[in-house]
Parts: sequence; C-alpha cells; structure tokens
Amino acid sequence: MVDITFCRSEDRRLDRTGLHYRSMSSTWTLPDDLQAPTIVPEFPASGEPLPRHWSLCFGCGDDQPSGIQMTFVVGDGASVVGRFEVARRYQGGPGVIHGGILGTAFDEAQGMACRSVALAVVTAHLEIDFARPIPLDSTLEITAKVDGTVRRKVYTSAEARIVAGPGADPDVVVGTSRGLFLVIDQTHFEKVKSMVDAVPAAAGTAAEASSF
Ligand SMILES: CCCCC/C=C\C/C=C\C/C=C\C/C=C\CCCC(=O)SCCNC(=O)CCNC(=O)[C@H](O)C(C)(C)COP(=O)(O)OP(=O)(O)OC[C@H]1O[C@@H](n2cnc3c(N)ncnc32)[C@H](O)[C@@H]1OP(=O)(O)O
Repeated sequence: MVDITFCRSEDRRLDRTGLHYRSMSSTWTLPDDLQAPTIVPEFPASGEPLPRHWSLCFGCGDDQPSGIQMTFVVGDGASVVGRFEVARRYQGGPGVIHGGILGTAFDEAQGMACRSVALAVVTAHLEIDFARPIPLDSTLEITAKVDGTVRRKVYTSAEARIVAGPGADPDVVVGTSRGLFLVIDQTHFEKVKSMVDAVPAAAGTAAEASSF
C-alpha cells in the first residue's frame, strides 16, 4: 500500500521576522527504503536550460497561452530551478496569487525535477505549505529536487521564493511542497490522446517525441 505516513507533526513555520525558514507543518515522511537518485544520461548538465516536456502543458507549454509558461534550468544534482511571472489573471485574494496556481507551479517544477531520474512521470500526491502571500506582478522562483526513489515512486520537494518585483527577497521562503510522482510508460496516455486539441510544436524532448 502507500508508504507516505500521515501523522501529526510539530507546528513549524517561518519565524516572526519572516526571514528564517524553520520548516513548515507537514504530514510528509520519506520511506526508510529510499534510494538516492540516479541521474539519467539524457538530463542536461547543471546550468543548462531544461525544455518544456509538452508544448501544450498548462505549466510549461509555450503553445499554451492561458498557462503559466514556466521556464527551467537544471540545478545541482537531481534538481531544477523554474521561474514564472505572477500575472494578474492568476489572482486569488485581492492582489495575491491563487493557491491553485502556486500548486500548479510546484507540480510542474517537481515533475520537471523527476526528469533527472525518469523519462515520464505523473503526480500521485502533492502537498503544499502556503507560508506567505505572493503578490501579483512578482517573479516566483521554484527550486525543486528529487529526494529519492523507491521502485517507480519518485519522492520530491520544493521551495518557492520571490526573486523580482513586489515582495522580492531571495532569503524568504514563501511556500514549500512535497510530492510523490510515479514513473509511467507510453500506454498511460493512450486512451486520452485523441483529446489533444491542437498540433503541438516540434518535439522538444525525448518524452515529447515519444508522444507524451
Ligand atoms: C496531465 C499532465 C501530464 C504531464 C506529464 C506528461 C508526461 C510526462 C513527461 C515528462 C515528465 C516531465 C515533466 C513533468 C512535469 C510536470 C508534471 C505535471 C504532472 C501532472 O500534473 S500529472 C496529472 C495529475 N496526475 C494524474 O493524472 C495521475 C492520476 N493517477 C494515476 O494515473 C495513477 O493513480 C498512478 C499512475 C499515479 C498510479 O497508478 P499505478 O497503477 O501506476 O500505480 P499503483 O497503484 O500500482 O502504485 C504503485 C506504487 O505507488 C504507490 N502509490 C500510487 N499512488 C499513490 C498515492 N496517491 N499516494 C501514495 N502512494 C501511491 C502505491 O502504493 C504503490 O506503491 P508500492 O510500489 O510500494 O506498492
């Protein structure tokens, strides 16, 4: 069955200054049999751009104008750094990002980090701590990494920071996320492929080339 342990943990948040990230409330526990990530040869070197996995993706697709169009570079080890502009159409409360958009960004970034260890994944479980309001017009940076794997399961985590625009402070973590992704094969999208509503741009990745 599942090996994510759902448990009550100590209350852990940013301190009063908002400058010191102590750690957030979480139900997330990594399994004991976690294996260190083994990076696949296709994953670009640190500092290189990491192309979108699918041009129509709401998270990273450059043929998806309604999406958040995140861009990525590879970080150290099994990690990526993604950025996007918090456009006004992503508003939730007055002047701040909608929580679901932040969730999208974490999902996308953690999924992209999984490309360091696998060709294709889908999200099985994602949990988020919303630590600080994120103003519209800011630039959000998500650093995401693979913490380890167990068979097809890829355990990931991520942190968000405002790096430009209103509220910018690279020392303040404004949100965190943990997620479990499952490695899939090409049969996963077989039944829904006919729903694709446009012709995607030329393949940007091996995964896209194999019709994901
Ligand atoms: C729709 C967008 C897709 C985008 C990705 C497309 C292609 C990817 C290409 C490249 C990837 C690159 C970048 C990706 C970037 C962004 C990613 C965005 C991703 C998404 O936005 S994607 C949309 C939301 N996502 C879904 O649409 C998934 C719906 N869902 C399912 O399709 C199944 O649910 C599935 C496949 C998840 C599992 O099904 P399954 O049959 O393959 O696996 P099975 O049940 O056998 O479980 C095997 C082991 O996982 C454990 N396990 C399973 N589920 C668990 C859970 N929830 N919690 C804890 N543990 C869980 C079991 O306990 C067992 O553990 P153990 O091995 O220890 O026994």
